[in-house]
Amino acid sequence: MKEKFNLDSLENIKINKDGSILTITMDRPKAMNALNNDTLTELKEIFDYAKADDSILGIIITGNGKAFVAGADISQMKDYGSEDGRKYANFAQSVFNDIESIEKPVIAAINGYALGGGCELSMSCDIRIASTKAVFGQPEVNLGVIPCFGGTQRLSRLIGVARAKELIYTARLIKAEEALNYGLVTSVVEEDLLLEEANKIMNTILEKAPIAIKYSKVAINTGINLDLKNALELEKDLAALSFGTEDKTEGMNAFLEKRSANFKNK
Ligand SMILES: C/C=C/C(=O)SCCNC(=O)CCNC(=O)[C@H](O)C(C)(C)COP(=O)(O)OP(=O)(O)OC[C@H]1O[C@@H](n2cnc3c(N)ncnc32)[C@H](O)[C@@H]1OP(=O)(O)O
Repeated sequence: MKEKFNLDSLENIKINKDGSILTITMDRPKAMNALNNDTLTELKEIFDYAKADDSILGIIITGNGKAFVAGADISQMKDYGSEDGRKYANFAQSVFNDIESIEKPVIAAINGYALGGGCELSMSCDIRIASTKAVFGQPEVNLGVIPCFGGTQRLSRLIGVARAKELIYTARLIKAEEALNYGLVTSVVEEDLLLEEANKIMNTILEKAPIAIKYSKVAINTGINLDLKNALELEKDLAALSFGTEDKTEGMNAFLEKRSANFKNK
């Protein structure tokens, strides 16, 4: 497994920073961008970097070639026993938890196959948009294992238990339009417009008050795992914090003065 990370020596992922948006391209096309340990390590280190760099305000993840990510790396897992499987799941879950909890918006721009760990990677992002070529599924039972990079939990929460069970038990793959119908993705666009659309959505988000976006993310992601009473308490606490920001004063003054707000992230 990779011990060290250097932005200049990524082997399986490409990154590109354009203004305040970091685009991460999964780039291991000979293996359909499958997530071996090295690729997961690179992804973890990129998110550590994105978390620490205040100039990065939004992140887009996409894939090179026919796949977004075709899942965990089957050739690497084939010799794994129970404890190795647990370790692999633990590592992947921790990377995906980091992606889910980063206090910046993350958009998955799904260009092609998003299977197994690839579908799970997309589900750790805030927003999923798909190209017409995208294909989704959790086919792990074909291989004698269960979705374990968060799939049994995040898929059920996103599309409901009934549909999640049908997809996971049958290993059925669905195309972009069905994923849209299920609410797994929020829009479907032609392949050549995918990144443009992802950037357009991200730029719209980045025009808003950044602290309000951050607290909205925390409220939604944390609240969904709480009972309603405690989730509403959390919402109140985060609302109180947002009312205390300079950007709240600016946003409301701008509305009343009929001008655009100039948010300062304060
Ligand atoms: C805990 C477990 C979690 C999981 O995520 S389990 C994995 C879940 N995912 C899958 O089961 C999908 C596996 N892949 C496929 O079914 C197919 O691929 C596709 C439908 C995505 C594409 O099919 P096609 O266009 O015919 O391409 P190709 O020849 O199958 O793949 C090209 C090369 O990519 C390798 N590859 C594809 N997916 C994986 C993978 N998940 N892990 C390791 N390698 C993979 C293949 O073996 C092959 O390689 P070569 O050219 O050397 O024969």
